[in-house]
Amino acid sequence: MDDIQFEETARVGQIITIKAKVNRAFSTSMEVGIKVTVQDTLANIEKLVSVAYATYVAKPVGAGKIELKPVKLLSRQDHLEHSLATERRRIRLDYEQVFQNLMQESDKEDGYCEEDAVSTDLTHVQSIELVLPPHANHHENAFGGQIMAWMETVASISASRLCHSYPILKSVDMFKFRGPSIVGDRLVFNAIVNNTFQNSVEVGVRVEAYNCEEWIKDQARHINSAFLIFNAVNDKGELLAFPRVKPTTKVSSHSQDISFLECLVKCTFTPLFSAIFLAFQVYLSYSNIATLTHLAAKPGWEITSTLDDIKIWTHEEGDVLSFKVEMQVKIPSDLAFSLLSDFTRRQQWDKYYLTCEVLQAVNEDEKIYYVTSPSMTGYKPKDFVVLVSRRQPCQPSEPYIVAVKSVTLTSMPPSSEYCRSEILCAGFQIYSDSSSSCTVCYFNQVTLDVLPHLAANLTGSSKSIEDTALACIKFLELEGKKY
Ligand SMILES: CCCC(=O)SCCNC(=O)CCNC(=O)[C@H](O)C(C)(C)COP(=O)(O)OP(=O)(O)OC[C@H]1O[C@@H](n2cnc3c(N)ncnc32)[C@H](O)[C@@H]1OP(=O)(O)O
Repeated sequence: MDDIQFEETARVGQIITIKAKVNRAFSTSMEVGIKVTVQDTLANIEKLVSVAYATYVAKPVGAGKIELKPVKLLSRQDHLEHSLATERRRIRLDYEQVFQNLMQESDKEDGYCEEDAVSTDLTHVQSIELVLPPHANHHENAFGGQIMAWMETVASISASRLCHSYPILKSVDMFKFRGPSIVGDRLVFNAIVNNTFQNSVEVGVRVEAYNCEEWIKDQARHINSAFLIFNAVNDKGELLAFPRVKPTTKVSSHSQDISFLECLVKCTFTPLFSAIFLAFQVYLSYSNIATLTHLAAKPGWEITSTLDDIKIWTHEEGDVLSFKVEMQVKIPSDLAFSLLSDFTRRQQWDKYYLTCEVLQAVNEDEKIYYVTSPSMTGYKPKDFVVLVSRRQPCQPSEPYIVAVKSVTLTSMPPSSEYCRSEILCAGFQIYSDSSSSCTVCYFNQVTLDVLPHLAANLTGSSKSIEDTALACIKFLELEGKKY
């Protein structure tokens, strides 16, 4: 399961609607999108409870794997979810690495704790459940939802030891079904508070399974773990504050193996900036790619100008104007991708890029650049700090993507020399047309402050967009001749 946020409480007497759809089949795994809404029939209001994504793996009875067929995409929304599913899968797989790093790091250091903080010792709760036939599916595997429900119960008892009230589940993070459990297994649930924040508490839960033989030998199978975040409210519905806590080191468990619980405890106490930074980066690059994909898929693009090899489209929504420049280029798509995603070469064709240098190469596909640009208004020149995320397609029908958005770096604050500007969403989608030609679509989304300048371009009084597009095609085709 991806992290689940609960936006609304569903109460007795209300009607719940659950919509689920396979967004994308990969090889043996598939992403299922789930949307839960709640309807109050008396007030005739429908509210969103949660949007969640689950990954299912197709497993035959017995050994082996099942190769899945691709899903058929019928609507615009299907196409959008299909392309974003790849990006979300990237995050999931990266998450695994982040979590492992977190666990290793938490072994190294003991965290800082306040003197008057409450010991987490008193929040340790253990419960044991026996998996019976009603808890399992037709393969005798315990239902994932049943395990989640048991985890929530034990975690909420753990949280209630601190808030002396009924905690409300706000989110479930880093939830993974690591291995199966079957009818007859004993499941041992260990929960403990990891840390408290202003109005929330994080509880770590670990689940271990034992069959009869494993129980006698005390050989646990670690099947699940997750972090559950709770709020608590008073009679008036106001959020309650939680006391500060200090980590415990004396946790007993059936299996004697307390290392994971200790890790859970230390995780939120240790300053693991590298792991947290990594998770943040992953989300930042997801939002970069997702924003461009959403922009490209919007309905209502209107064509404003057509040349032989260049078409310009615009899209207006409130204060935001977006434009798309479609260019036919006679070089292979992979080469166009490689040339356009290297922003240090952009000055070679874009006169609005005076200088461009790499500030940070996060990895091969994520780079942060510092860009300077001439003044448009006769005032100061402009500068930008941008994250450029690039992706290769998974299938030939999908585009190469280069997404650009502004980010803030403390090492590169605004200066008096330049006017710091922001790129909301920009970038390229590059489609292969043949082995020697491609269509390059450039997108840019701008707000009111740059609108007058662009409007002038778009009404045709200036040809600067076409000129830049022509320069881009010329640059790509000249470079293409060198290969
Ligand atoms: C109808 C009721 C359904 C239920 O409630 S079932 C009960 C709850 N679930 C369970 O008990 C499942 C417990 N887990 C397992 O048995 C195994 O972990 C499971 C799911 C079979 C996977 O086995 P593994 O050997 O780990 O498989 P694998 O490493 O080869 O990966 C298989 C595919 O999964 C993908 N995967 C692995 N970790 C992932 C992650 N964190 N997020 C998203 N996808 C992930 C992996 O990339 C692979 O996908 P693909 O084959 O490339 O499509």
